[in-house]
Amino acid sequence: MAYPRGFVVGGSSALNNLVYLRGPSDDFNRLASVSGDIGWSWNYMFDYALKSESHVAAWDNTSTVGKINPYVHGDGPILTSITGNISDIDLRVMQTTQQSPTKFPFNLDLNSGNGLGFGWMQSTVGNSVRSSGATAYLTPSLSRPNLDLLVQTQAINLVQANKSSAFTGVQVAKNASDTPITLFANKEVILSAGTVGTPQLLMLSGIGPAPQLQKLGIKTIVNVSDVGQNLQDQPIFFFQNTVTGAQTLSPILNDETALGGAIAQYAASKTGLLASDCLINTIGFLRLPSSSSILKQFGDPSAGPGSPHYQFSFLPIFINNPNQVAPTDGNWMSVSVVLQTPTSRGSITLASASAFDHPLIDPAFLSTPFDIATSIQAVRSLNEFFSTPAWNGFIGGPPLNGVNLTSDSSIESFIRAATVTIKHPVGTAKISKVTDRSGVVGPDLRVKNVSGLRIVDASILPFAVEGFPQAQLYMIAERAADLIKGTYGL
Ligand SMILES: Cc1cc2nc3c(=O)[nH]c(=O)nc-3n(C[C@H](O)[C@H](O)[C@H](O)COP(=O)(O)OP(=O)(O)OC[C@H]3O[C@@H](n4cnc5c(N)ncnc54)[C@H](O)[C@@H]3O)c2cc1C
Repeated sequence: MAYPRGFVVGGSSALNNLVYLRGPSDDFNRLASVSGDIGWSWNYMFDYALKSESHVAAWDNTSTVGKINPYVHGDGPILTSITGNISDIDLRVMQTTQQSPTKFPFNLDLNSGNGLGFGWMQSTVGNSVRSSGATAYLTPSLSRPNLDLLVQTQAINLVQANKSSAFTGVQVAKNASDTPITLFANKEVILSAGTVGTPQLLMLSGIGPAPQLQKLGIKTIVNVSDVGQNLQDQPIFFFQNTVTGAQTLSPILNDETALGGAIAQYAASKTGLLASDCLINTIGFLRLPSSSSILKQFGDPSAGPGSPHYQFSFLPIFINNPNQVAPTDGNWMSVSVVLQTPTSRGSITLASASAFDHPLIDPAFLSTPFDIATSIQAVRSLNEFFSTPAWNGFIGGPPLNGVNLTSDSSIESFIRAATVTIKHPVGTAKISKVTDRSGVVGPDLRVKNVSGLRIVDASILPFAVEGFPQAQLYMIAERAADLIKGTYGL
């Protein structure tokens, strides 16, 4: 299974799918409770949402009235907007919320802390271009005298300034045959290599589970068994249907001239199809009912009663599952089904003692009965969604890829064959209370039992995000900046 990350300035924010979704307030409140620090709760973190993001108009000034709540958006450098390319599919999603409001409620702004229901997608697009960690934060700061950016350079090891002291040294090299150089920090090193890269670098540096390090001949300096463990990612699979009586984007993608026209228009005037998100414009987050036998049998892994267990998003093209080939003609739509609260736990382990070898990534997808039962229930719920009158006569061909919905086992077989990663891994250097022996970082994100080292990236999150990760990570990074300034009285 491919497991992409952004190997580029700005990391994965420079190539992700642009979805900006903070997730429910429950998610932050759980982070506060797990870390024993109320500063991570929604009421405190909301200020960092306002500080990190501004909602701006789409390229065509499409009205945002009834599509977002302006009071939950701030004046930060990450720019977000809704789409200027509304499709028939989006309108039918909205009609469904009117026709079946109890089961499929409308949510004016999924970034308000209320994370349930169906709403308009907000994308990290401003002034018709992608807004990322690179464009919003790093590039504008490059003129600072105290900032250097080394591109095409890899951190290969974290080192102590001298034996038994702080980990304030970083060895870097351009490739495996390059002679490494060591850089030293005056105050501390901040590690932001992501859920895959951060535990890899910690382990290469002797901070990790001793038995694993020993096997590769790496000297254990600090034995932390949780490094690389607790990997959580959300499985995703797609259903595709032909659409009758409406245009989707499939014909444009399959027609070089039409696509070339859209590209030329964007290049000339930053307008048109490519000037805002055109793939995911509407999305919905749903919970299992409280009477669900799944919750009774396996317990509730969600962050709280306002948090979703699964998610649907709607795309006006054919997105293929593994071993499927996208057709070259016809009008298509796809719906993704995502398990938001996986209880499966995977790991990142070292494949070798070299920073230039990828580590072994095992998301352990669908390895618990809860994950399978909830994914099956999500498919049944999607079938109900498409049974509302809004979809009458719109979808052609067999619904839901002809999966036999009467049998759990046939739905499960389909899911197992179709599942891939949504690319939201978290948890491999998880946060915990100061007093907890488990976990990797404390509530101030400093690595436990190590001095001079702090982690600020998705690896610290103890649970899969119940929205989409990037919005939370900008908020976490803003608070981390305040914690760092606080540490040094700045
Ligand atoms: C294809 C894709 C689509 C996605 N879509 C969405 C979306 O629509 N919405 C959303 O919210 N989230 C999305 N995500 C997830 C989101 O982008 C990530 O959760 C987020 O970027 C993680 O941030 P991070 O800082 O933890 O890690 P990253 O963004 O992955 O950044 C880590 C950085 O560290 C660098 N690095 C790693 N190891 C080393 C080393 N040893 N030395 C030097 N540098 C190193 C990497 O090259 C990278 O630049 C998507 C991710 C992908 C890959």
